[in-house]
Amino acid sequence: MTAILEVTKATRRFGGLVAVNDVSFKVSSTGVTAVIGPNGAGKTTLFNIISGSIPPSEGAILLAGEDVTALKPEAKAARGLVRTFQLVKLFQDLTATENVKVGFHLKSRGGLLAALFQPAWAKQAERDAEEKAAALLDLVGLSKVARTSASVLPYGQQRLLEIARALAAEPRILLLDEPAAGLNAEESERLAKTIRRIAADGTAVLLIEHDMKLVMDIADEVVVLDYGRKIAQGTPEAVKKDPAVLAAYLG
Ligand SMILES: Nc1ncnc2c1ncn2[C@@H]1O[C@H](COP(=O)(O)OP(=O)(O)OP(=O)(O)O)[C@@H](O)[C@H]1O
Repeated sequence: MTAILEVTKATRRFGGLVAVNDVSFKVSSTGVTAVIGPNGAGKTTLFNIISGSIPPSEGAILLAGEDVTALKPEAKAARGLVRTFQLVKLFQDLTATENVKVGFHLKSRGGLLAALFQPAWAKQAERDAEEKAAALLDLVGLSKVARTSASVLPYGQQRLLEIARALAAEPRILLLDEPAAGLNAEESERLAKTIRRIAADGTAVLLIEHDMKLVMDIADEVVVLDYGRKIAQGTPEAVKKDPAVLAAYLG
């Protein structure tokens, strides 16, 4: 397996509490990997360490073999590790399309000056961005609301829009923080299809999720945390039968 991401002996302490305790695992550059675990198991802390919002007390994060442990989220995003948040962070006054285009503009050449003076190449870039945004909105099932302001979209659609915007930055690995939280059954179904499609298109996906059904449906590999430690890793089928996992969820 080629690993896009490697977590090596990651530990994070908060005072006397060890929220993440000596956790190591690799994330394949293809497919969907899920991190699960009971409340307080350390999933969010682990995600924050991986994305760079907080540093680990010990251990390392390797992205495509490069040590990125000390990098801030923006620097990690520039190297291809992009995350979404449990609380949506969209530009509420912009339309769905404009929100996705913000994702491209973070990467595109010229920035604000080009946008103001519109040289020929900037106009072409704008047309390309419009087309790519349309394709990404189609992928997450939001074509119909492309011109709608983010603020009036129902919560589930805002979450899907956030994924489209994250994809606009062309990540090598996409981190999704509880993507199904707050979604209705139909939106969850759409989300599952979207995540499978993203992975099939060649972007590795790493997610934390409470919704077991979703995890079992879409994950190729599952990492299980309990009290900060990794207690199991494997296919959904293997993990479901693992005595340590059953004990953690029942106990
Ligand atoms: N900033 C912090 N300061 C102190 N303790 C913290 C901090 N962040 C998390 N913790 C503690 O670390 C442990 C792991 O929390 P974390 O949020 O990572 O777990 P989780 O698996 O994401 O839980 P949940 O499923 O409830 O979101 C918990 O005991 C939590 O109270």
